[in-house]
Amino acid sequence: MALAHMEFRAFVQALKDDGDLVEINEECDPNLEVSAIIRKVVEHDERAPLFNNLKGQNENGLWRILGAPNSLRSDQRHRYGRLARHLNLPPTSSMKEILDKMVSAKTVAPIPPKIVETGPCKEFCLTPDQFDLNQLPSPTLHQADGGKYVQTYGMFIVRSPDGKWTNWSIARAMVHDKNHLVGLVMPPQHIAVIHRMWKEQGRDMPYALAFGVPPAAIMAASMPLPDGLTEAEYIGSMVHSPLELVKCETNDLFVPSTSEIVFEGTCSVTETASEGPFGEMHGYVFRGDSHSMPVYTVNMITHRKDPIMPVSACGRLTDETHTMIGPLAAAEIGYILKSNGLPINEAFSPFESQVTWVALQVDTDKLRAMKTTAEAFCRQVGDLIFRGKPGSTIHRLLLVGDDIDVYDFKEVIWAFTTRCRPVMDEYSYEDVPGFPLIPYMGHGNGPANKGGKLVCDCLLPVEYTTGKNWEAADFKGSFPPELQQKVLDRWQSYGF
Ligand SMILES: CC1=C(C(=O)O)[C@@H]2CC(C)(C)c3c(C)c(C)cc4c3N2[C@@]12C(=O)NC(=O)N=C2N4C[C@H](O)[C@H](O)[C@H](O)COP(=O)(O)O
Ligand SMILES: [K+]
Repeated sequence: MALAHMEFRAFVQALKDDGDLVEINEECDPNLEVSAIIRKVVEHDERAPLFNNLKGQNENGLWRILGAPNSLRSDQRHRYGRLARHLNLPPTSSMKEILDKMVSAKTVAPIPPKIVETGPCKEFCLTPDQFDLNQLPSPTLHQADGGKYVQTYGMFIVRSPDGKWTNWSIARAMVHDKNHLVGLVMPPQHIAVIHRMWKEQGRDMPYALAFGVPPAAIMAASMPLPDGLTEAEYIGSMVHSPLELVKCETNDLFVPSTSEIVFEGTCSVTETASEGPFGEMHGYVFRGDSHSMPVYTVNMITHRKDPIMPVSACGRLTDETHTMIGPLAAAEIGYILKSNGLPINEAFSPFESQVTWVALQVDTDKLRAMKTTAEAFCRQVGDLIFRGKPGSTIHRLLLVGDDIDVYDFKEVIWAFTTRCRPVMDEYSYEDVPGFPLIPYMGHGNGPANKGGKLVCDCLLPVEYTTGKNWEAADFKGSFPPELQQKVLDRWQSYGF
């Protein structure tokens, strides 16, 4: 069996070997019961549930469901273990190690994928007369959802009409009828950019939707990598070996050969249908919140025997939309700032901000050498990020000093609440694209798609000029190191 980061089924086995899987063999109902269990799992960082027996499963086992594929573990030493297993990293890896791995391929030559003749994803091929998406165990994830969201952790594969750019990304989609989906195709996402290219040519966009892809691939699919970059090559260089792809039956796109399930078809550039509402990444389902979105025709389903459909029952903390969307955007944002010569050490999106913030740790020695002002520096950061696509889901950038660990929210919120004077130390952006899914945007007082962003300067003025002039009033900051060591050594004998 392949390594966990290169084959989904090996990944599920790795979770089992880690004691991070609960196999549920009693029959469960994909209508809400499955999602209710997954929600309880992700709200308590419980082990991932593998549903082996679903109402509506067909005679070839199409399909089982793995819930919470990339959520958190309750054991703090392995908190990001599921993410680490996606990347062939030790389960004790920190978020920094995980995000550093995701940007590690930026400066190495891409490794193109290897095309193979066939693979496990071809074990069964179903034409539209042989399946009904409403009869198969397509899950209803929240009672107020507008449909059965069968697509929450699969990977859309679409290619520019000139064939030069193949984009892999996650975007949700729900069942429209027996062999049609309707999905969120939202600018500035690359799936919307490429969909527009086909629309301008008046041609429907071929797509593939691969479920249960190599875990390293789904991580890159969830990351705002640069326009024009083909994820397959990026992942190849990230894992130091070519991904194996196989050609679709009904179009010229290629899918990972070990995918659990593949939907193939065309996405209409003219026909739309009602999409949503959906329990989204910020934790809300707004009744009646549906929009006209493109219709996908499913011309074929291919799959492995007893295939596993990964499902992200997203909403409130903590699920894949928080462990992936925010942190992966932060990784890209940090990389952009560093490659533009700005003194940024680390970037992370705190879960507690519902991944609407990115905290940036500033190297304040380098900052002082810039002889800049707070306003100039904050504008430089804001202009670079809020006017580009990777920052599209982020509404607050917090600049903090080297003494703050951006991966620890207690540190971030201490700096924000004590060093950033409201209004005076905040630099607003009303003329940039906004993220309509955040409730204060799409259901708020101002324009849904514009503005509402801030750069929050959590650096005190001295950090720009002469450096920190305070000591933290805490164990580490206010006592000589030898006294700290003495107290630690004698802690038991004191009687604690
Ligand atoms: C915003 C999204 C979702 C929502 O909140 O409903 C929805 C929920 C699910 C499917 C669970 C979900 C999961 C589990 C993960 C991990 C990521 C997303 C989503 N879904 C949405 C969606 O429906 N539409 C969307 O535009 N982007 C989404 N992303 C984020 C994108 O994948 C990310 O921005 C990539 O960078 C995009 O790739 P590029 O274009 O940059 O190449
Ligand atoms: K992507």
